[in-house]
Amino acid sequence: MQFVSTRGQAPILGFSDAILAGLAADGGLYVPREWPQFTAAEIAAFAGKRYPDVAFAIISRFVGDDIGADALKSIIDGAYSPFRHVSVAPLNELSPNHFLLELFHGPTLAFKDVAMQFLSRVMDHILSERGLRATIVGATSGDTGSAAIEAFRGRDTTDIFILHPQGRTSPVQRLQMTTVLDANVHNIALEGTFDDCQNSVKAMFNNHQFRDNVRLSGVNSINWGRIVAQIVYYFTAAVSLGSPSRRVSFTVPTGNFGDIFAGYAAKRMGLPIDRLVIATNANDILARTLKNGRYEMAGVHPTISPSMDIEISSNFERLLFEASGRDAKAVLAMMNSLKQSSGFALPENTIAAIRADFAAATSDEAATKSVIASIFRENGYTLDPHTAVGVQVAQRLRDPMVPMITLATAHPAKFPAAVKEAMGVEPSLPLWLADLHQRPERLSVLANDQKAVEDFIATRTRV
Ligand SMILES: Cc1ncc(COP(=O)(O)O)c(C=O)c1O
Ligand SMILES: N[C@@H](CCOP(=O)(O)O)C(=O)O
Repeated sequence: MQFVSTRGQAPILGFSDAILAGLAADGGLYVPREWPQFTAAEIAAFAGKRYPDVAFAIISRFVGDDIGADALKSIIDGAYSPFRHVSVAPLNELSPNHFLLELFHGPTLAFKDVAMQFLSRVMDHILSERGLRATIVGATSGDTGSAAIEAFRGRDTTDIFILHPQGRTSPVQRLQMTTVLDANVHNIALEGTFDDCQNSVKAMFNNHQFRDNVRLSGVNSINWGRIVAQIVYYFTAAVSLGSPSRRVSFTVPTGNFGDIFAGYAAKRMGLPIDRLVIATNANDILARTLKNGRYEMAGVHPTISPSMDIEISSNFERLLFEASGRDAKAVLAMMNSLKQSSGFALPENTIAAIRADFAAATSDEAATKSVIASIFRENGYTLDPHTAVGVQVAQRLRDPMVPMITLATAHPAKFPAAVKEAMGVEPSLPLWLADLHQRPERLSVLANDQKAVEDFIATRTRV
């Protein structure tokens, strides 16, 4: 399997090189040259299989000959062994024909673990085979960082540097990152927003001298290795509700568009998905784009779902590439316009293609709190604020005749203050994290200054 850049000017790479590259050399994102196809019979055969076995069947189609079958199987088995639910990603019925796909049973209590536990092992395998070390960077609004740090801690092949926006994560999210004291882990609290952190990471990749000197690699969802692992749970969830004989829809609380893009990929691979619903918080740039056909930045506001306080939605570029008929020139023009004038208009055929697969709506702060309270009252179930955005939107947009699966992206205990304010009861952390607030922290506060960040990394990496 080969991978091409959404901007059309970077080398075409195999799976392992695309994973190590993270961002393409032309600033674009790697996507598979063609979508592997699964027949109805192959999809039906996933029923009753163990999660790691379905993951192997799907992921191996993208890996091709780059990694041997036995090694890949053991990477995948290792990735899902730390999950504390036997199904890895179980479904829970919230109301008739509306299901929650619980993705928070991994070590850091968010859906990021599903991909990050795979990515760290696959990178470690590729680097060890090549006798190399790499410097991993990541930008986080809270969950990617903790999942990445947990997955990469203590590994000999990598040093990891995670940038989070100072004071804009929940305290639990921050502590999950800053209390990991392994020598290869570095936390940077940047004086800025998540978008500043993400811009800084992308600028490091675009500084080719720095990128090559420190052998830079990324763990945000710009890395195809994240998306490929997230495709799997769309298949397992749909199959357990009767796919491929039955069409299902998904609602996905969305920020950087990685999670819902994985759903789109599943559809392109043959999974009969009726609708993919983008649920945004008050930072509603994606919902506005679907409505107006213009991607228009308007400033980020802090919300009770901080992991979705994002305006530069990285993976939307992958969708633009697909929806424009893989027109890399058009994508480049849109991305240049975003950089220069904070917005761009989508060509008619592109927005029409997007509207054929996706719907979108926003849940504001009051509506999100109200759905946390009502689901607790009526179902005795505690939603985290990101999942609540999804549930609120799904309740409004769903077709009662089509099963709707809302992605439950985080455990409520990651956001105790917001949940308590909404429903009056504070969710508790699981036992293995119960002493989190007593653990010592280590982090470095840096100004939003690209040179300072790059110097910090260059003087600490062991590459
Ligand atoms: C808990 C949670 N829900 C939803 C999202 C949004 O996911 P994505 O950025 O893939 O759209 C994030 C962050 O990415 C998150 O941490
Ligand atoms: N919400 C994310 C933001 C980064 O998203 P990613 O999926 O591109 O890594 C976070 O929790 O950090």
